[in-house]
Amino acid sequence: MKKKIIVYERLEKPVLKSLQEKYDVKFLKNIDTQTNEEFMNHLKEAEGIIGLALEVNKTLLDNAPNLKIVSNVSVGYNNLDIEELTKRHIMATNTPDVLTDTVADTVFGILLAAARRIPELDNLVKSKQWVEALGPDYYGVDVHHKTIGIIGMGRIGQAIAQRAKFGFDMNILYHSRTRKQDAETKFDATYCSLDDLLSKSDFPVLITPLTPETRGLISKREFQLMKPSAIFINASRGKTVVEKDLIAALQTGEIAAAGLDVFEQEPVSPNNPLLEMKNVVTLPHVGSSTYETELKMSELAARNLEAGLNGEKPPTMINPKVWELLTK
Ligand SMILES: NC(=O)C1=CN([C@@H]2O[C@H](COP(=O)(O)OP(=O)(O)OC[C@H]3O[C@@H](n4cnc5c(N)ncnc54)[C@H](OP(=O)(O)O)[C@@H]3O)[C@@H](O)[C@H]2O)C=CC1
Ligand SMILES: O=CC(=O)O
Repeated sequence: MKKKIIVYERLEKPVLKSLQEKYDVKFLKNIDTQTNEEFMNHLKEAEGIIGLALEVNKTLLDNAPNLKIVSNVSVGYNNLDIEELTKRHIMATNTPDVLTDTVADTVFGILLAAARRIPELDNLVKSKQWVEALGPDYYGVDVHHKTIGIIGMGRIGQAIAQRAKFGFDMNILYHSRTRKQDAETKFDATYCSLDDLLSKSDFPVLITPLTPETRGLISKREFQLMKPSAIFINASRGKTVVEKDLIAALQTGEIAAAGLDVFEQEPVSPNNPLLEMKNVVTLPHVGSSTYETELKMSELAARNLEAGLNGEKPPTMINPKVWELLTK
């Protein structure tokens, strides 16, 4: 009998097809996982779950007695209760590295778009309001030679630093839990306290994971530390920022602009004041969303899933302790 798996929200078609040939697959999308009966029924028998942003908590796990592995199609895993999974000897995996360069490209995309007011000016041209040469009211600010402050100098943070240094000859400040000597040498980057970084950066860029320590990391006090000319970029998770404080900072001119790929609530509420602001560039959480990269993420997630189901060590485990416990 084929093993039962749940595919949740997203998996690229060729990868889904290949899993469907080998497993009994239930593909579910846009459902309420608390109440959906089909989901609950499959959960009882599923040995694996693969997908995007499924909230895997104690309640879900209580209803999944046969589960061996949860394979996230993302590098961030704030949707998983890792402690609870580990306690139950269930493997958890994510998709690091394959998306790093694509996300760094996106960060530079929104940073440039906000600095040079690209969406606002695009809208002006397309709405046929370009009737004379534009003056200072429409000027942007330079990116090259300015100071970028990278909060979270991990894989993606370092790919951002690479672009900042070698593409735009920027001055690089960074903040992480630990110092990164390699990055300091390679990118001429300077380690700073968070407060120092915020007060000195033209472009503070947030790219940490969402954890209990980083939840609400940037709030009123942190916006007050930023320069009035600062353009704040967030591509981490919406909840690393207190969004009402970001809105207030933009409304009062405490900071100049923002570029956001992530929001406290996703999809973003139509009433969110950020959507009305010309100086805010928004994207619908698409940091890694290119054809090439989404395919690589799906393939890696499937390799993880299949390894786990076949009693092999998945290539990118979040909780390798489970593997030690299973093979002891
Ligand atoms: N918008 C999008 O579409 C995407 C968003 N992301 C987000 O980006 C995050 C980072 O991914 P990736 O670079 O691969 O992850 P890494 O684990 O490689 O890097 C994370 C970095 O954040 C730092 N960090 C963690 N906690 C803190 C803290 N409390 N204070 C300061 N720094 C901290 C880490 O520091 P240290 O090294 O010292 O531990 C590390 O440098 C993901 O977790 C996800 O949330 C990722 C992909 C796409
Ligand atoms: O947000 C996306 C991820 O991979 O994490």
